[in-house]
Amino acid sequence: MTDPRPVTLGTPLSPSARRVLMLGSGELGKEVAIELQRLGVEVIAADRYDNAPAMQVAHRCHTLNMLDPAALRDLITHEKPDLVVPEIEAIHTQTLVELETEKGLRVIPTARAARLTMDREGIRRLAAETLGLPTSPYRFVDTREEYRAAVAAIGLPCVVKPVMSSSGKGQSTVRSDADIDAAWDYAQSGGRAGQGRCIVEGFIRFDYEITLLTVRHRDGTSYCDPIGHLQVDGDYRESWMPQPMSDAALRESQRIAKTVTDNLGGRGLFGVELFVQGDQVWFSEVSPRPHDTGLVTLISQELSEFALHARAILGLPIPNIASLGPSASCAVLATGYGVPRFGNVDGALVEPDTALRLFGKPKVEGHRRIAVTLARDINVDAARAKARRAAAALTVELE
Ligand SMILES: Nc1ncnc2c1ncn2[C@@H]1O[C@H](COP(=O)(O)OP(=O)(O)OP(=O)(O)O)[C@@H](O)[C@H]1O
Ligand SMILES: NCC(=O)N[C@@H]1O[C@H](COP(=O)([O-])[O-])[C@@H](O)[C@H]1O
Ligand SMILES: [Mg+2]
Repeated sequence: MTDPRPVTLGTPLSPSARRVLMLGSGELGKEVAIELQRLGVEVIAADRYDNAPAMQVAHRCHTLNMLDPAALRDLITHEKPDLVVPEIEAIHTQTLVELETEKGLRVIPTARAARLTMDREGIRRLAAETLGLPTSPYRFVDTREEYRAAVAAIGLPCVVKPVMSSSGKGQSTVRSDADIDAAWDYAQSGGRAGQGRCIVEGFIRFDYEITLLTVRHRDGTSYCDPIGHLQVDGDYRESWMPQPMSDAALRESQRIAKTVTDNLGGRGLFGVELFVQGDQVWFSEVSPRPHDTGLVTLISQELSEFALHARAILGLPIPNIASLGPSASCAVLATGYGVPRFGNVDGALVEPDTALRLFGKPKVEGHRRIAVTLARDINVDAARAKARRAAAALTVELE
């Protein structure tokens, strides 16, 4: 992967600008945009709603339905970006595949990777059936009848998810016969692209789960320390690093991450999600972009996952990834309706080695992650406790 060509970067808003179009402008894209801004890249942010977090730190922005092929094609044709950086799954990725072939559009990491990972079926079949990686047992279903047959075949407990969803939307664990129908109804209403196909997965009784941030850059593949995390209803609540692991489990995790990211190809940072029990490791899924559990790297590393992504996609070197010590993050969620207002922000930052990010999401309608607290300490347990204290100190009102 060594690229001998020197990298030149121009000046934003001038003919020499290096222009990056972010497809998706949430909290993760906001941090990527900031890292790109620091390198003088011209940043164009797009999402389905106005004033999304990354739009607030971009040179300009566009609001559109990125699942609409004509709207997406128009945007890319109009902006002519040097790089397209998908930030969410809900994009008409077939249009990216076509523009990559027709016009040489550069998609991060590749249009194929964006297409395969937007849909649980694409990435699961690639990992389990093509690459032979260990995964939970699974079946894809389109109707209630197929779903009931899949639950009977896989057995309880099992996990049901729409093929197109993220952050646990539409996901539930079926523990007893009484849960079976409700899980199907929720999957049909909770996915990001409306009703449709679901995956039914056997439940893995893992000791812990990790995200292994894996960067494909011009000089090869590098790994961050493993990130442990806690999920509630399929959504991340806390993450910490380094997660203690046996050498064998870490080696196997890196092998799985290398196999899947080599196949997806291109350059950029990936969040490889793995379940671990003893020395045994299962592949769960992969984001071809920074991961929410990787928000912890905003305090744990010299170069955060967002800085690593920016460097990798611009063809810049990543000679080392320096850790700053045991660290943790705690997500701040809001429930209700209205515009967030944060109180006692000072109280959340009184302890040493703490930080936070208030995402600037314009409103909450139901449940939404709106901020994260960050902490570093002498060990992971102390860092987690400190990040939780910071989150508990912060008050949120919706007005
Ligand atoms: N087969 C499984 N066995 C046990 N736990 C599971 C299984 N599938 C999912 N989970 C739990 O649910 C969490 C979320 O699942 P998954 O990552 O597939 O959902 P997601 O909606 O893609 O989330 P995100 O977008 O945040 O990555 C996992 O991190 C894990 O804690
Ligand atoms: N697990 C994926 C994830 O965390 N993605 C992050 O959440 C945003 C959507 O948030 P929203 O639903 O509040 O608009 C996305 O844009 C991305 O930054
Ligand atoms: Mg996940």
